[in-house]
Amino acid sequence: MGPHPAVAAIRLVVRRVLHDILDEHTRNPGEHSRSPVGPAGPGRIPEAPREREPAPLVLVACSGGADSMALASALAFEAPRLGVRAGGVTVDHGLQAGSDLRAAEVTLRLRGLGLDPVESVAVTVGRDGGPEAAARDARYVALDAAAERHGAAAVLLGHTRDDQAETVLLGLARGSGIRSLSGMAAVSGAAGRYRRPFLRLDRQTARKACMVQSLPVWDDPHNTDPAYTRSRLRHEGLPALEKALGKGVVEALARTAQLSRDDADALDAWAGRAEAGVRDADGRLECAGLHALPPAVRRRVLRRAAIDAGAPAGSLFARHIEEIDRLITGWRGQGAINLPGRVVVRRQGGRLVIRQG
Ligand SMILES: Nc1ncnc2c1ncn2[C@@H]1O[C@H](COP(=O)(O)OP(=O)(O)OP(=O)(O)O)[C@@H](O)[C@H]1O
Repeated sequence: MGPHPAVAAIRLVVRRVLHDILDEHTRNPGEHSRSPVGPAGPGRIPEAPREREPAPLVLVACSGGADSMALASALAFEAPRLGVRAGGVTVDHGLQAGSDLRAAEVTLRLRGLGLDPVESVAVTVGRDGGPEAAARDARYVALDAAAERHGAAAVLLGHTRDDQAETVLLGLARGSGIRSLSGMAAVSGAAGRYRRPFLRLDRQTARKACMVQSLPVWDDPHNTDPAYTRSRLRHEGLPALEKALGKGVVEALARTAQLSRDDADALDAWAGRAEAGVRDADGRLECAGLHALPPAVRRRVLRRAAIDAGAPAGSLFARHIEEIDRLITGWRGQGAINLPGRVVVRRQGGRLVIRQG
């Protein structure tokens, strides 16, 4: 008898991602399989010949919740069959009493699945951008460092189709364009480090896979705490939408993410080409050329130029770009515009001067 359909489904998507990672590893053997970070210098051992390349290591980022436990179990099952090493990392955000004990328990469970290396990393969560964003930032810094330390080819994350739908709705509510509607990418991070094999899988399948394999899971109290936006969306917003619009709404939102991502990528590429055409010899942007561009392309050119000048991407909002845009489309001799990161934009002689100052 084969595995339960939920278990078969999670293994299949993980197998596919591992195949991708292996393919990339074979094509660029040095890139992902460097040895764990150690002392560099003259005594450094030269790169091993291709046939002695160690098997790539794939880590799972595991909170102990159902999604990432299901992911860990599928990784532990599939990796040895494909000649991949599999390990796990859990991050202790230190936000609840006893979080260190929970992290220790997660590491035991991961080891119990046969993963090695397994590590628990404690982080200090700052305050920037609200508690959810601060915890996420700290987590990714820790995961990046763990991946470097272990020389991992990839880190798997357990985001599901339901998480994707929530992300799209959050982007829609911010009103900031199709890039934020495109949700989370299946592959992201430096050199495509982060992989999200469950993005097309529903949360129920992950839960079911844990249940039938008798995997104990930890339910993060934050996930049900109405103080958190995502939790309200998960428990009130999406069910209300499903009631009003029908059961397919989660799938439709996830599809919106994929379509938006393709559109946003195409517009970004267009903006890259357009930018070269509107820069003068001194690198300033010509207003007439900008005016002739479609607004979606022009706004992207302006955003890139502001970021290139030193404005932090995370603090640059649609209203900032609209204000710069008015120097082009609504020019009445207005003064300079101040952007985050002490970047100043002014129009001079039919050109935009964007600089830090
Ligand atoms: N404390 C943590 N340590 C390691 N990885 C984490 C941690 N928290 C989240 N992750 C990773 O990020 C993914 C998304 O987490 P998030 O909390 O947004 O969603 P979730 O649906 O609650 O996931 P899960 O059921 O796995 O906790 C997780 O599946 C996991 O891969």
